[in-house]
Amino acid sequence: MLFDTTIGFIGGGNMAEALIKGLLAGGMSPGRIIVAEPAAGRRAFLAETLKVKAVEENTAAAAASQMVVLAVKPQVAASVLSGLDGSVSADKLVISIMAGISTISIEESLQNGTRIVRAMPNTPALVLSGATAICAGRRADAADLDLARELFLTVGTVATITERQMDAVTGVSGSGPAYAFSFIEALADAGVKNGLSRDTALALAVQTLLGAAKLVQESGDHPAVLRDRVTSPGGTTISALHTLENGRFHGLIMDAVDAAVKRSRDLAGIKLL
Ligand SMILES: NC(=O)C1=CN([C@@H]2O[C@H](COP(=O)(O)OP(=O)(O)OC[C@H]3O[C@@H](n4cnc5c(N)ncnc54)[C@H](OP(=O)(O)O)[C@@H]3O)[C@@H](O)[C@H]2O)C=CC1
Ligand SMILES: O=C(O)[C@@H]1CCC=N1
Repeated sequence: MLFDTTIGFIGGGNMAEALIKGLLAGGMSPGRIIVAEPAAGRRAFLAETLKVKAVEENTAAAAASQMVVLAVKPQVAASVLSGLDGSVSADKLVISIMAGISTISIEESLQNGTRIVRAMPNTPALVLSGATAICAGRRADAADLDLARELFLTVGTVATITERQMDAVTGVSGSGPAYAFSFIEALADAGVKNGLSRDTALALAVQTLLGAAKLVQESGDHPAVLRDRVTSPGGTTISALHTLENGRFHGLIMDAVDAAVKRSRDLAGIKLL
C-alpha cells in the first residue's frame, strides 16, 4: 500500500513538489515523506509549506525510505547515483523520473539488484491533472509497477508503456505542457493585438484550451471531427486554419515533438559510470 510506504525524494524541485502535493492531497501523511535538496531556502520552503522532512544529504533521505524517487536533472544523475553509495539497499524500490536516463544504466550504476521503475510525469501534476507514463526495469515486478501507478494516480492519469516508448512519451506529454503554454500565450497576445485587455484575452484563451481538451476527452470524437464543427463554410475559422496550415502548423508541432524525442535519446547517452 502506497500510503504505508515511506518515500524519499532525491531533489526537491518542480516535479518533486508537484508529486508531494498530489500525495498529500490524496491522504498521504507528510511524516512519511522526506526530501533531499541542496538549496537551504528550498528545503525551508518545502518543510514549511508541505510539512515534510527536508534534509541536505541524499543518503539520509534514501536510507530512511522504502521508495526512493530520483527527481534530479539527468545532467547530475551520475554524481547523484554514485553519491548514494549503499544508502539505496536492494530491498528499496527506486522510481526515476529523469528524462532520457534508462533503467539499465541506473541498475548498473547502483549495482545492488535494486528494482527500478521509470516514469515520465508532467507539471500539471501540480494541480492533480498530470499525465504520467511508467515502465518497469528488468527486476521490477507487477507489484512494483502497481505501487508506482498508485503514486502517480494521486496526481492524474497513468499509462503503462514499454521503455522503448519513453522518449516518445517525453516528447508528447512530458514536454507537452510547454507547447500548450506557448499556444495559450500566443492566443492571448493575438487577443491583445485585436483590442482585448490582457486579463480578458488570457482568461478566454485558457478556457478555450481547457474546454477544447475536455470536449475531445468527453466526446471521444476525433479532433478533426470536432474541428469541422467549429469551421463554418466561408466563415472565420477556415480563414484562420488556412493561415495555420500555410505556416505548417501540423508539421511544425510534429517536428517539435521529434526534436524533444531526439533530445531525450541524446540524454540517454549521459554516462552514469
Ligand atoms: N519539469 C518537468 O516538466 C518534468 C521534469 N522531469 C524530470 O524530472 C527531473 C527533475 O526536474 P525538475 O523538477 O523540473 O527540475 P528542478 O531543477 O526543478 O529540480 C531538481 C532539484 O534537484 C536539486 N539538485 C541539484 N543537484 C542535486 C543533488 N546533487 N542532489 C540532490 N538534489 C539536487 C536542484 O537543486 P538546485 O536548483 O539548487 O540545483 C533542484 O531543486 C528531471 O530529471 C526532469 O527530466 C520529468 C517530467 C517533467
Ligand atoms: O525539459 C525537460 O528535459 C523535462 C523533461 C520533460 C519535461 N521537462
